[in-house]
Amino acid sequence: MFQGSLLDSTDESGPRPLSSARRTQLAHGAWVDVLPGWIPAADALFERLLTSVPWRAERRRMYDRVVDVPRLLSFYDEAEELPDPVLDEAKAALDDHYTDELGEPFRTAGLCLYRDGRDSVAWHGDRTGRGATHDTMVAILSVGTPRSLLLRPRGGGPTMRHELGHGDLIVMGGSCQRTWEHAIPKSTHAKGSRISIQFRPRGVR
Ligand SMILES: O=C(O)CCC(=O)C(=O)O
Ligand SMILES: [Fe+2]
Repeated sequence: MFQGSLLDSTDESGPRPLSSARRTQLAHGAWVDVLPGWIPAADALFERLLTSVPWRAERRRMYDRVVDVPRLLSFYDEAEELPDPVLDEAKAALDDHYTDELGEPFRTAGLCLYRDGRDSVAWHGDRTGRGATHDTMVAILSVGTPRSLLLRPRGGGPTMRHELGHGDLIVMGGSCQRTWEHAIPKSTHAKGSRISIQFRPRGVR
């Protein structure tokens, strides 16, 4: 179980302005925006999501076997109500800041629960739908125990690492889903759980 952090803000005034996000241009037309501590009271949000979201285990075919997906999932399609008002605020703030550049609003929210350091996601790009052929954005809010998000160019090259937790935001943009891959590797250090909320435009998965 995740231990609440004393550093957590008690300020309920909503997400910090996205104008303070820091953009890093990557090779091949990709970029990432990072804003640590974007959401105040992130530990409280973590606790609410942990109990209110209908977390599901999934199994997927891997070659000739069916294996457990090493994390729990819950997907909110565009017509579905998000599980917490703070996520509505977060989505509204993202739309405010990014719609001009993205050309459309964020529509869906995918939630992942990494129960402990043994849960993970393997190298991939979010390449279902438009992400395979066009520039797009995937905005990820992280709460709970920090975990590393790794990014590497699809064609090979050095891996970048971002530690994400406690209300941090990372936005992958430009060609990132088709020219780069990302992963959350297993961790022997992470003792608690992490929840990530991925906001995506329509058709991107
Ligand atoms: O948990 C994360 O931050 C990443 C999850 C992810 O890459 C995905 O669900 O496509
Ligand atoms: Fe992904």
